[in-house]
Order: sequence, then C-alpha cells, then structure tokens
Amino acid sequence: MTKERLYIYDTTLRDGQQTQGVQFATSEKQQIAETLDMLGVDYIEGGWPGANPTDSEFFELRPQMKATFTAFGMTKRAGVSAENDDVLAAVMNAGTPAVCLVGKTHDFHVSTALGITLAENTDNIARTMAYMVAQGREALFDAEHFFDGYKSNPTYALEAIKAAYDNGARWIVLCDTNGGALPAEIYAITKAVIDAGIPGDHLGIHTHNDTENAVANSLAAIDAGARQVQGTLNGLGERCGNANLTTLIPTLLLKEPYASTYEIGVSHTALVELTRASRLLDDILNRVPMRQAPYVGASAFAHKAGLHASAILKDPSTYEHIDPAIVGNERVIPMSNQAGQSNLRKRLADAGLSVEKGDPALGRILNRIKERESLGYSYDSAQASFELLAREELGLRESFFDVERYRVISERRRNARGQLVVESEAVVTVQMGDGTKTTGYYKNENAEDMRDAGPVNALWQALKHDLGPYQAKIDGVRLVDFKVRITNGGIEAVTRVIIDSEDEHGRRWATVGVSANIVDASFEALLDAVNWKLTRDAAGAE
Ligand SMILES: CC(=O)SCCNC(=O)CCNC(=O)[C@H](O)C(C)(C)COP(=O)(O)OP(=O)(O)OC[C@H]1O[C@@H](n2cnc3c(N)ncnc32)[C@H](O)[C@@H]1OP(=O)(O)O
Ligand SMILES: CC(=O)C(=O)O
Repeated sequence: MTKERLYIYDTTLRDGQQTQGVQFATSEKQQIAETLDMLGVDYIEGGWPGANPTDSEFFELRPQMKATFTAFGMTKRAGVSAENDDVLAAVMNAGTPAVCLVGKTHDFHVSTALGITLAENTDNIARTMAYMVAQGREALFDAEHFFDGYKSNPTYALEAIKAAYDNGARWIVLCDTNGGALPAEIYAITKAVIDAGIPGDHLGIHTHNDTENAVANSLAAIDAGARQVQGTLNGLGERCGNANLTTLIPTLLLKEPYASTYEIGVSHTALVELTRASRLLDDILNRVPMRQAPYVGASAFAHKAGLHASAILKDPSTYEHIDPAIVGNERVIPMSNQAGQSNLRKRLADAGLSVEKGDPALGRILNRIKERESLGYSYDSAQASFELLAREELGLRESFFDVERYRVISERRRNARGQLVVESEAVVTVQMGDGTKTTGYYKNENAEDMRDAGPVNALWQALKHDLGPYQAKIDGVRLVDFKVRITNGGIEAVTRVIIDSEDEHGRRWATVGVSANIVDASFEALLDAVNWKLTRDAAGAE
C-alpha cells in the first residue's frame, strides 16, 4: 500500500519562544534548528523577522537546512496595501522560501481585536496571500481561533479560510488558538472544512495544550484528513504549550493506523536521536527534563514496582509499549529492591567497578543514595559523584587531601571612575596526606566576562592554585557547565549545584553538591570534580 505524505511543521523557535520565561539567543536558535533538521521535520519556523533583534538576526544568518525554512508574521493591516505594510515587509525581506501568516477567522476577534468589518478582514487575507504567492513564496495561512470561530459563525470562518485558499495559500492551518477544543470537535470541524471544499492535503492543524489534549486533537485532525501537523519540541509554547512533537513524531512512526498509513520525513534512524534532541532543548533552557514525558522522559521506561521489575527482567515487552532504544531512551530499574541491585551493578560496571551479586556493599550503596537523594542530591546526572560514593562504600576510595577551610568574599562597588565593578576573592587551605598544608589565594580583578567575576570561579582558582603533588593532574581541568536548582532536601529548601568538568583529553564528568548555601554547594561539587579526576588518573583509567 502506498503511504500518504504527512508533513511535520515545527514552531519551537516561534510559538515555543512564546513560552513564559523562554528567550532563545541566536546561537541557541541555530543549535535547535540543526537538531530539528537532523530529525527530519519538513518545516522549521524560525520566528518573526522584525519583531525582535534575535529573530531578525537569526533570519539574517540564512541558516542552511534540508527543511523548508519558514518566516512567521501576520496578514497585512487594514488601510495599507500588502506592498506597503512595514510589519509584513520585514517578514518578506527575510527571504525564506515559505512564509506563514496568522490571520483572524473568528468574527468576534475581527470586530473586537482588529476593530474592522468582516469584509475588510477577508479582503486583507485575500490580498496578503495573493501578494505572497506573486512574490514566489510558499504561502501558509494560520487560521487563528478557527475552531472557536467555526462554532460561533461557521459561514464567516469558512469564508476567511477560503479567501486564503482561493488566493494560493498552499496550506490552511486550522488553529485551536485558545486550546479549549476537544478531539471530537476537532475531528468534526476539520471534516466539515474538507466537505466545504478545502482538500485535506492542503490542511494543517495547530493545537494548544490547555486541556492537555493537544496531541489527541492533532491526531483527531489527521484522522479527519489534515495532512500537516504543527507542534514544538517538548511541547513548548504559549500558556500550556503546543502539541508536543516529541510525542507526536514517535506516535506517527510507530503506532497504528498512522505507521502504515502515512509517510513522514523523520526516519527510524533519526528517531533514535529523539531523546537526545529533547534533552538538548531542556539543557539550553536550563530546565530539569520532565521525567514523566512520554517516550523521552527519564521515567518513561522506569520500572519501579516489584512485579513490573521482575517481569521486565524476563521479557521487557511485559511492561513496555515500545523498546526504549527505538527513541534513544533507556530502561531504568530504580535502585530500591533486588531488581535495583542489578541495575546498580550495571552502573558500577560502567564506572569500571565490578561487584559480585549479593555483595553487602550493594545494599549500603543503595541506602546511601536513597538517603542522600532525600536530602536533595541527584545522582542521575552526576555519575562522577555517584562513583565516588560507591568507591567509598566499597573501600576503594583513595584520600588525596582534606580541605581545612575556605573563605570567599564578593564585592560590588563603583571604582574611582564611577564604573560598576564586581570582584570576588577566595582562600582555600588544604592538608595533604603527609600532613603538609598549602594555601591557595585568588582574586578576580576587572574580569571582562562577568562569569569569571563570581565567587565560584574564585574558589575554583584558589583550590587548584596549589595542590602540591596533584597540581599537574588538575592544571588542564576546566569547568564547562554549572547548573543550580532550588530543591527540597528533607523539610528545607536547599540548593543543588551540578558542575560539568572537562580535562585536557576532552573527558567530561558531572558532580553534585547540596547545601543551604549556594557557594558551599558549589564547593562540594568542585571538590568531587577534583577528587574524581585524581581517582580516575590514579586508577589509570581513560
Ligand atoms: C496566535 C499567535 O500566537 S500569533 C503570534 C503572536 N506573536 C507575537 O505577538 C510575538 C511577536 N509580536 C510582536 O513583537 C509585536 O506584537 C509586533 C511587532 C508584531 C507588533 O507590535 P505593535 O505594532 O506594537 O502592536 P501590538 O503588539 O501592540 O498589537 C498588535 C497589533 O496588530 C494587530 N493585529 C493582530 N493580529 C492581526 C492580524 N492577523 N492582521 C493584522 N493586524 C493584526 C492588532 O489589532 C494590533 O493593532 P492595534 O495596535 O492597531 O490595535
Ligand atoms: C498561530 C498560532 O500560534 C495560534 O493560533 O495558536
């Protein structure tokens, strides 16, 4: 059976950027676009050229991609021609092969938000689409509030989208802008649009997640005949977000009837990169990835209950709807019972530590992890700290030095020229195994990069200033990432710091520190970073 083509349209860089608290830098937009292109989405909407400097700069870079690069904007305003509308001009000047323009299709919005007549709005849509097509662009019309508009005034809602379709729009995208529609309505209204003369292979669906039905609504529109689906990575987007492509893509590729009915641009090979793509976005946003996220979440294939864990060890399909490897995810058997010990042994083996089944140290390690995670530590992403803790319980941890004390001072002041200056200085005193003491001192003076002016950098520099016999081993270590979370440890809110370090061989490792004091949490993570490097070098491991 020949499959029908279904197009994936990504709006992470536009609607995703409408998420409260999200503001991508241009370089981040580039990184996300490359990831989306690698996955194989058909359209990448880069933002709204002219609306803000970042979006304009991103379009000026003319990123190269296999996907159809698309600029977003709005239909021309009443009283000016499409040629003379300056907002539209900025969008067109971005020079993208496709342009997606939002327009009103709900009578209430035409009169209330735009304050013009229904006929004027229809005319604006028609003229704008005709202009885009005359300019040689693939024209997409985002029919804003279409489902609410259809429920209020079906005749006008259809008139508005027909004005776009009749004037050459390649795609009419039906938008559930306020996210309040439910799957049965989406299905019925999309069918009604097709019955009214706009073919399904010219219809797209754009849903929002306000009733947590964005994915279900997208599938309902596809069931009714729409052949383009819009969404975002991790479901970013205005208010509660957009349809989550991280869920929709594997569903379309793996689940029936979609898998055997439709062909999409994402291949099974690219699908293996899905979890990485999802985590990359969270990393850019400095967000904790949602554990329960379908397909890509850290808990999506975690089997905690004893019954589940024991069956999983016999055959994973007993409690898994797909093999996690298909989407680049991993099966996890949490470390809380016998099955957890198997998992723990696997993690230890990954760190080069071979422990026999039944070794009492396994139970001790599990207990310490559990106890420390209840205090706010997290070992999921801090494998190096986990390894140090395990080595301690196994009696395999070497002690290199002790920190006797540290002191750090940060100062914000105006200098003699009235300029604002932020400086930090730190002192760290350590005692070596042979009893000798060394003291490192460091002061950030006139740091050009504000990141170098902080107390953590001062502490790091002071700590590695004089580590006696170990100095040469850590000279090449750099801190490459620093993440801070306020979390609940016991009954108090505490700070968790995760530090990523890298050495001269390009080897990376992550360590964790927890304290009510952010500087102290950072110091603990720094200490683990140094100790892990010395431990691994002493063990001769790469
Ligand atoms: C449903 C969606 O998510 S659509 C995407 C929405 N995204 C954004 O709004 C983010 C980017 N937007 C912006 O940066 C700004 O709103 C701009 C640059 C586009 C416009 O800024 P301003 O000119 O200052 O206008 P402002 O944002 O205050 O209001 C929007 C104007 O566009 C008009 N407008 C809204 N939709 C349309 C439309 N489809 N066609 C024509 N005009 C429209 C509004 O009536 C309003 O005009 P008014 O000020 O005369 O009442
Ligand atoms: C266009 C768009 O983002 C919406 O209607 O939700």
